[in-house]
This record gives sequence, structure tokens and C-alpha cells, in this order.
Amino acid sequence: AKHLFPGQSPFLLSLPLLLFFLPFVFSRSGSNGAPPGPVSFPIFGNWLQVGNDLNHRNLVNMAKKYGNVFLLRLGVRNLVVVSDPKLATEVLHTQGVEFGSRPRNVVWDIFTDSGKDMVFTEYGDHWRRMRRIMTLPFFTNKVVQQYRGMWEEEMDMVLRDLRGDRAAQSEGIVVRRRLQLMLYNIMYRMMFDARFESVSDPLFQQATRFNSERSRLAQSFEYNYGDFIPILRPFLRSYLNKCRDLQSRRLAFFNNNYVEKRRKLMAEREGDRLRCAMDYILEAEMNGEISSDNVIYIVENINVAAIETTLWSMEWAIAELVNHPNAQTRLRKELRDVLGDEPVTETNLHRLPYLQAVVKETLRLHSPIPLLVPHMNLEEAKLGGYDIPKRTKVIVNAWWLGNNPEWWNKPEEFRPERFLDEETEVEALVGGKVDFRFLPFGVGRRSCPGIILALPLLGLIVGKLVKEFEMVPPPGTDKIDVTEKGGQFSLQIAEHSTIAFHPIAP
Ligand code: HEM
Repeated sequence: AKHLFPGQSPFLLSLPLLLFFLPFVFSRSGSNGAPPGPVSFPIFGNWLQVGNDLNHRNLVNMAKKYGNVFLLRLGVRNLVVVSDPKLATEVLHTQGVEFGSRPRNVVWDIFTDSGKDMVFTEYGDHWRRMRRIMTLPFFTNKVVQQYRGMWEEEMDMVLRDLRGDRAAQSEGIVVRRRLQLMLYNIMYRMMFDARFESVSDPLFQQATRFNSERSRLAQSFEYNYGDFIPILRPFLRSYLNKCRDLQSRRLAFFNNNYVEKRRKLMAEREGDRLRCAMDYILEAEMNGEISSDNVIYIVENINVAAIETTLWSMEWAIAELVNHPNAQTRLRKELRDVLGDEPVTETNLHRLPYLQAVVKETLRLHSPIPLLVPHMNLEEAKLGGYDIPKRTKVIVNAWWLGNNPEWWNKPEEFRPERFLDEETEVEALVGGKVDFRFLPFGVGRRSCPGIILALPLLGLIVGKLVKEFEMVPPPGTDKIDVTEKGGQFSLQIAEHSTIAFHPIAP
């Protein structure tokens, strides 16, 4: 009478419970050909065990348990995580074609119109054409030479604003917003020959609002259930409608305010036509190589891939230099010794090894895209001796490659010197020798083409700020909070730092 169902033993009653919890206790060995991983439930797979937040640190803990290649089943989606340099070489280089596609989910399908873009499209002719068309106006040395003067000009305006800002010099300011304006101006001048007047320019406010809302909706964990479990998809309808509505307003914003203006200008200016990146892209459209949808998705991709990534790195570099005054002083000494009164320019970055080490150390410790952009195999493939089902999302934990104590001396420390003392061979150069422990931009076919812009942009702003200002925590604090905020994609600083900028006497 004590039991709910008289006549049944407590053991029998608890059997379903036991079966439910068994997968939490056991792991798959990987013996049936699939990579090891936790035993999965029907329908949910491993989702209930592992949860939503598969950030770089949680994935390290799982790699310690299941190995350097492991498989998670998230409802109908398969996810493979790679955590050592040899396997990363396989995915990105040796089998770069096989693993050269990108997975999308229900939300990414909306934000890319099912792969009309470049960043999230499958490996193949469309991707190759888009990458080729984007390379000429964005990702060559000639582009760097054409625009470096403009970059320096935009940065010098930031220095001027800081010099004229009393708050910046006393209680400190959140410098992020001003740097964001600078990066928008740099990218919009390259793209459209257009710039924003100030942070209160209504177009700047609209652009940043559209882009941050797009990041929030795309990176949220809220929609996982509908992506992983297709029968639940109808419940996502209002979320997906929100995404569709934002995307159509956002693309119309890019089109009406920028793309159409260039189209008109180009039509008026026969002969002398190619002035900014958009002119080259529109020319490719006129030649029938890409559609007008592809044009707008190139704009969308640059908005997503170029600006915030570089901005996060700048925020991290500044925060670490504030927290490591010795590194800041050493950098300032290098700038003074090498350059004297000369300004920091793109042409003299190669003479500043410690500055380059600061940039590398920032990207190692705080890789802005710690898991790279996910890769995917269109066909069944082999990896580390295991069978990888086709269309598996393959993640390389690049952050762990750069932060594993097996491969790095005290990796948790911010110590730029490591690149001048013990790690002298590790390069973050375009076309440099690849060290598969250090891949903040990925490597191979789908690696970041923007590295050619991002590295000098980072070196320039850090060099210029440190040469002109002593950057310190706001009065009453002695350290900046460098707690991380993860997302499905990014590694950002949780609290945008307030920093005081004390001008250095000339
Ligand atoms: C510090 C700044 C940046 C970092 C850390 C970064 C990092 C990355 C990473 C990790 C990937 C994926 C690599 C892979 O999947 O293997 C990527 C892809 C990409 N990045 Fe960047 N990036 C930065 C700045 C930029 C800039 C400034 C641009 C453009 C102006 C850019 C454009 C792209 C594009 C178009 C792709 C997609 C490439 C493809 O799928 O073929 N990135 N980036």
C-alpha cells in the first residue's frame, strides 16, 4: 500500500528513471565508427546533458573527458569538436575541401537567404566566385596601400577627441563607442566612400542597431529547441518572423542608403568608375557574375565579419595593457626608441616587434572567434580514424589550441614577451608559416581573408594610443574586469571597460 502501484517492486518502478539517467553516466566509446561522446537519448540526443552553452571552455572540459575529437548529437544535428593541432590541420588543410562547407541553422538560413552570401555558404562554385569577387576590392596589399592613409586619419581623429575630452582624462570613459565609430567609418569608406559624422549621426545609430540586433537574434540559444527538434519548429514561428522582419528592414537600409547611391553614381560616371569596393562589386553584377541579392549579401557579410571582430580585439588589447602596466611601458619605450617623433604608420609597423607581439598575445588569449566559423562536410568523411556523418557541424576549438598548457608556457598569462622569447616562430602574418597552435583567423580555404586588414588596424590603433596616452583604470580601481562573455560564436569582454587616458607629455 506504500507503493503507488501495488504489487510492483520499487526496483521496477525506478527502471524508467534509471534508463533515463543512464546516458548521463556512460559514454559512447567510439567503437562503432563514430567519434566518442556521451550516450544519447532518443529525440533529444545529448542536448539535455550538455545544455546550450557550448562555449570554448565547456568544450575543453568535454574534450578532457571524451578526447580530441568527439561527437555530440543535438537533436537531429551532429556536432563534432576537434581539440588538437593535428586534427585541426586535417579539417582546415589536408581535408580542407571535404570540410570546407558551412552548416546553417533555421535562423542562419534567414540571415543569409539560404547561403546567398559568402561567409555561410557551402564550398563550391558560388563560394569560389564570391570569394574571388570580394578579394580584389577588399583583401589585397594594394587595398592596404590605397587605404592606410585613411585608416590613420580616422585613428588620429580618435586621438584628437580623447585629447579634447576632460572626462577621458580624469574619471575615464568607455572608449568602445568611439572605436566603433572609427571602425564603421573605416569599413564604410572602403565599401561606399561614405562616413558617419559622429556617434549621434542617425545613420550610424541605425546601422549599429540593425547589426547588433542581427547578432543577438542569430547568436541566441533561444531557438535551439526548434532547430534541433524539427517537430517543435512551428513554435518558433514568431521568432523566425522577427528575424525575417529585421533582415528585410536591415537589407533595405543598406540598399537604399548605400548600394543604390553607388549604382547611380556609377551610371553617371562612365570611364572613371571604380572608386570604392562597392563599385567593383557592382561591376561584377553588371557583368552577370553575381546577382543583386549577392551584392547586398556581400555588404551584410562585411558588416558582420569585419567590424565587431576587430572591435572586440581592440577592447581586449586595451584592457590587457591597462592591467599590465609593464607591458604598456615596454611598448611605449619601443615606440619611442624606434620611431622617436615619427607617428605610428602602417609602413613602420614591421619595425615594431613588441607591438606585434602584443597583438598576437591578445588574439591568442582572447581569440574573438574562439571556435572559428563552423565547418561542415557535405559527404561522409573520416577524421582521426572515425566516421563523420555527412553534414556534420565541425568545430575547431582554436582558443584551446592557443591556450592548452601542454603546448604553451603558462598560457593563462598575458605575456607578449612569449612571442619574442620562446615562441619566436609563431606568426600571425598573411602568408606566414602556419603554426597550428595559433589560428585566430583559421587557416586554409575558409580562413579569414580580412586578416590582411585586421592585423594592421589592430597594430595601428594600439600603437597610436600607447604612444600618446598612458592608459589606466578609472580612479579608485586598480584592475579592469576582463571577465568573458561567450556567445555561440564570439568571445567578448563582458563589461565594456572604462579607461582613463592620460596624455603623455611630448
Ligand atoms: C580581429 C579581427 C578578425 C578575426 C579574429 C577574424 C576571424 C575569422 C575567423 C576565425 C574566420 C573563420 C575561419 C574558418 O572558418 O576557418 C573568419 C572568416 C571570415 N572573415 Fe574574419 N576575422 C577578423 C576580421 C575580419 C575582417 C576585418 C574582415 C573583412 C574586412 C573579415 C572577413 C571575413 C570573411 C569574409 C570570412 C569568411 C571566409 C569564408 O568563409 O570563406 N574578417 N574570420
